[in-house]
Amino acid sequence: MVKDTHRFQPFTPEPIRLIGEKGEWLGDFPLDLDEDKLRRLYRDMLAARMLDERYTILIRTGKTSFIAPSAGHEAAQVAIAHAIRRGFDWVFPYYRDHGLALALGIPPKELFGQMLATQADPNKGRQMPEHPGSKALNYFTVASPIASHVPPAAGAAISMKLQGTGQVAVCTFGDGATSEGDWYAGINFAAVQGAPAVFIAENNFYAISVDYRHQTHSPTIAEKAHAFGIPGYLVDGMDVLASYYVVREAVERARMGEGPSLVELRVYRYGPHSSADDDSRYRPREEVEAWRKRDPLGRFQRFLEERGLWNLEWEEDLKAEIRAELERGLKEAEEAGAVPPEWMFDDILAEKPWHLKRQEALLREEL
Ligand SMILES: Cc1ncc(C[n+]2csc(CCOP(=O)(O)OP(=O)(O)O)c2C)c(N)n1
Ligand SMILES: [Mg+2]
Repeated sequence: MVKDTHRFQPFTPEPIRLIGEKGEWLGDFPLDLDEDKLRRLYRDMLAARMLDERYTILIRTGKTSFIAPSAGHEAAQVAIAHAIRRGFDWVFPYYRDHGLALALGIPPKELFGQMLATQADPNKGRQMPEHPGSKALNYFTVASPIASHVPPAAGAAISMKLQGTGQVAVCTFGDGATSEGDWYAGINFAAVQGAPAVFIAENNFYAISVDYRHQTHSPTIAEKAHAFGIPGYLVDGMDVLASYYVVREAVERARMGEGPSLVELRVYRYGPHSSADDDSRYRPREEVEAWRKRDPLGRFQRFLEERGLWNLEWEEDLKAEIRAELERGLKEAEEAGAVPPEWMFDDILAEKPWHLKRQEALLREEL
């Protein structure tokens, strides 16, 4: 019998899929997730989509200054959150991961607090929007420079190995990140050290306006794993179960001491790169519409419906429940009040150096 940590072959020519377009199960092993877990995956994907829509309203109403839409990435992001041990393993995310952050359990109050720079943000409003972090959930604060969080993820994983903690470091990034020097340096070192890390590309085929074939000559991201001597998995990232099972397997193999893996989750972003982008200038509408037809929520909904686990009434109840949770979180974040500007000088060094003290004094004169 194939052990459940070695179910999948690396380097497949086609993406690994477990749910067909009509919602049928394509796996050659029995589905071992109970009804609650399946429903939870759907709920978290719906919540991710609704959080994304709420962020769009925040930018359109002038309440925040930057968003990076994640619609289209829900299956991949929710699957990652479910495939790890929450609050025990570490996540080194990137800016588009708010669906992952929410599914992992970062409270909406904290996420909105971060977007609005209010005192509800545990990081004291000192990062640009879409850059949350959570000490409680081992969610490393998002770093803007592309791929700069890959070496720290490798370092954390090496330390986990040396200390024998049994933890795993999971690091996510986009396709564009895989052409950065930091990306190669980080994964190479994790591989050499046999560190418990899983590197996951959310490949949406664009790095802002640069399409995939203009930023790498490699036909897939998964095969870049060959160069590091680690397995690389090509997966349909619009398929929540394929993403979940492959990532979970990679995480558990890392935990057992079998070293890192690279996972390519093929997704698509329906929206622009960010609120500062007009995607109609570099990609045809028909392409976006074609991907929307493969929507991860629609496909999983059909899967659940076939099993009697989804109906319209449940969907409406879920939406009302999620909407209320998000609105409550937003209200709490707003009521926490704006972050005092002088907080920017806190927690930098154990002892505040003279030049920061001087800048702080100058700022106080202005307030
Ligand atoms: C080192 C560096 N170069 C350039 C940028 C500007 N930049 C921000 S996001 C981005 C595109 C990244 O694309 P990808 O890795 O595919 O992730 P996606 O946004 O598509 O999810 C770029 C070039 C940056 N933040 N850091
Ligand atoms: Mg991309």
